[in-house]
Order: sequence, then C-alpha cells, then structure tokens
Amino acid sequence: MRTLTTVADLRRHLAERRARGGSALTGSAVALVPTMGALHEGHLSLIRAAAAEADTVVVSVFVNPLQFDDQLDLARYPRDLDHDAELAAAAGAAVLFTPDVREMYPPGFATTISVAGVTDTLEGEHRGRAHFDGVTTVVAKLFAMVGPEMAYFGQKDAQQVAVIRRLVADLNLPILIKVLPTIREPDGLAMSSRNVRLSIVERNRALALPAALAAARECWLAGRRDVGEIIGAAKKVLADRGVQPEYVALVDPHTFAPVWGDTAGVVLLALAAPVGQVRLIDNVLLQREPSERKA
Ligand SMILES: Nc1ncnc2c1ncn2[C@@H]1O[C@H](COP(=O)(O)OP(=O)(O)OP(=O)(O)O)[C@@H](O)[C@H]1O
Ligand SMILES: CC(C)(CO)[C@@H](O)C(=O)[O-]
Ligand code: BAL
Repeated sequence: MRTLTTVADLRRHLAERRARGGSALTGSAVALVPTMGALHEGHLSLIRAAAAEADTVVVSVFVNPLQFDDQLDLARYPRDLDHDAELAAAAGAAVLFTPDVREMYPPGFATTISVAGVTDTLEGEHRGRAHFDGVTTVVAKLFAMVGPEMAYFGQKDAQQVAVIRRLVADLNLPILIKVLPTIREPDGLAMSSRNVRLSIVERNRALALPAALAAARECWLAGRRDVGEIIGAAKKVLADRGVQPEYVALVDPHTFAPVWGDTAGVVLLALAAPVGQVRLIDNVLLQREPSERKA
C-alpha cells in the first residue's frame, strides 16, 4: 500500500495504476472510502467491500476542520495514522491518502458546496449549517481528486448518506454510492472513532442508544404506527438510563423530513445524545427483515 499526501502524487499514482489495467473481474475501477481515521471495524467493513469490487481502493484519512461545529471536538478527535495504515493495508487498500489541511484548503480557498433540504433537519439543525457544508465540500473535493467509479459510506451516518446521494444526483457525478450496514460492538454499541473517549461508566451508559432503538423497533414490530408512541418508547429507555437526547426523530430515510401522525412505509428512527463529553448518533430503519416478511 502507498501512503500519499499530495493531490499531484495521488493523481500520478492512480493514472499509472489505471494504465496498467486491472483484473478481468474488476477492470481498472477505483473505489474511494472517505474517513477521518482512527479506523475500526466499521471502516474496515467498507474497505473490504470496496476491495472485493474494485481494482484500486483509495482510503482517505482527513480530519476535516470545516465540518466540526465544536473546536474542542476537533482538537480531541482521535488520530493514529501508523495504526490506520496497517489496518487499511490488511483490509485491501492500495492507497492511503492523507493530505494535510493546507493541501486540502490552500490559501485563497473560497468554495463551499452546499446541499439544501435534506440538510435542514437533525444533524444539520443541531450541528449547524456548516457541518454538512463541510462534509459536502470535502467529499466533492475527494471525488474530484480521486475520480472513483464508486464510493463507500456507512449507514451509521444515515443523513450523511442521504446528503451525498443528493450531491451525486444533482451534480450528475458518475459515481456509484455504496452504503454498508452499521457495524456494532458485541453488546450493540455502534462502532465510532469517538467511542475511545468514553470512560468505562460512560461506555456502559452509551448502551442506552442501541437499547432505545431496539425498544422503538419492538413497538413498531408490535404494530404500533403512532409516531409519538414509537419515539416515546425510545425516549423512555434513554431517560431510564440517564441519557438526555439532543433529538429522537422519525424521518423519511431519503429526504430526512420528519414523519408526523401515523407512519406508513419504511421510516428511519434516528437519535443523537451526549454521553459524557462524547456526542453519539445511531439509527435504525423500521422495516421488516426479509426473514420476518410473510411469503
Ligand atoms: N460502525 C460503523 N459501521 C459502518 N460504517 C461506519 C461505522 N462508523 C463509521 N462508519 C463509516 O465510516 C466512514 C468514515 O466515518 P468516520 O471516519 O467519521 O468514522 P466514525 O467512527 O463515524 O467517527 P465519528 O463518528 O467518531 O466521527 C463514514 O462513511 C461512516 O459512516
Ligand atoms: C465523509 C467524511 C470522511 C467527510 O469528512 C466524514 O464526514 C466521515 O468520516 O463520515
Ligand atoms: N462520521 C461523521 C463525521 C463527523 O462526526 O463529523
């Protein structure tokens, strides 16, 4: 695996690899897995899936200052580039792209890519307009730098997925967006780079999030369709375990518009909550698993 830090080196290396041609199975397809590093099994599942489908997997590691609404969160964001390189290589990455902030945003940089509508609610509302503007600006730049045929994202950041899909559709970008399920710890906590900042007590309290999602799903599976009732089931679990959510919401999984009254069709239950000094998010799609559907 090559570790590259400049756009010029990245472009040169990818051009050489493309010129060589790939295998009969994958052609010379390039896949991008954008990350902010401190890699864990969630990221590795994306890299492995990309490696199975593309000749060249580029993993980017860039802690993007533009998308942080909280400067302390940016300063404390976990960083471990040497370990990331080992893990990414073992999972099948061909290139680790780790630009510094000046390479990504040189002096004079003045462009913002902004997606409207789907960014209005939940994370967009609570982390502020700049969060998703930061995400879409850096992702658009990464797409332009790498020129991937496909890009891989995790369902844990469900709204980010909807925003990226909108970006790709609106700008006619010829990039296939692949979304993989949330990878969880054995006890149910969604893997996240920020989990390392939880104390033992907080780590235990954080289990309130998957438990709240499970309670809401139980309620939905029991046939309840009243939005207040489903959200109430999740909120009760959080309150019982001493977690105060920033939001618990039922939304359309494509537009992220809130669902009111009675739910119909597939809806997404999403929540965000601080646990100690760490802000966690999680979500579940309320739909019947294929095995639960009637033949
Ligand atoms: N548990 C997970 N399962 C599947 N994909 C994940 C998981 N966690 C993160 N990802 C995906 O990995 C990509 C990079 O995410 P990122 O580097 O922000 O990691 P993270 O663990 O979400 O960090 P944090 O939530 O602390 O910012 C995103 O597409 C994200 O959705
Ligand atoms: C997509 C991303 C790498 C952009 O900085 C980030 O938002 C993330 O890690 O999910
Ligand atoms: N995984 C989402 C990136 C962020 O929290 O800013």
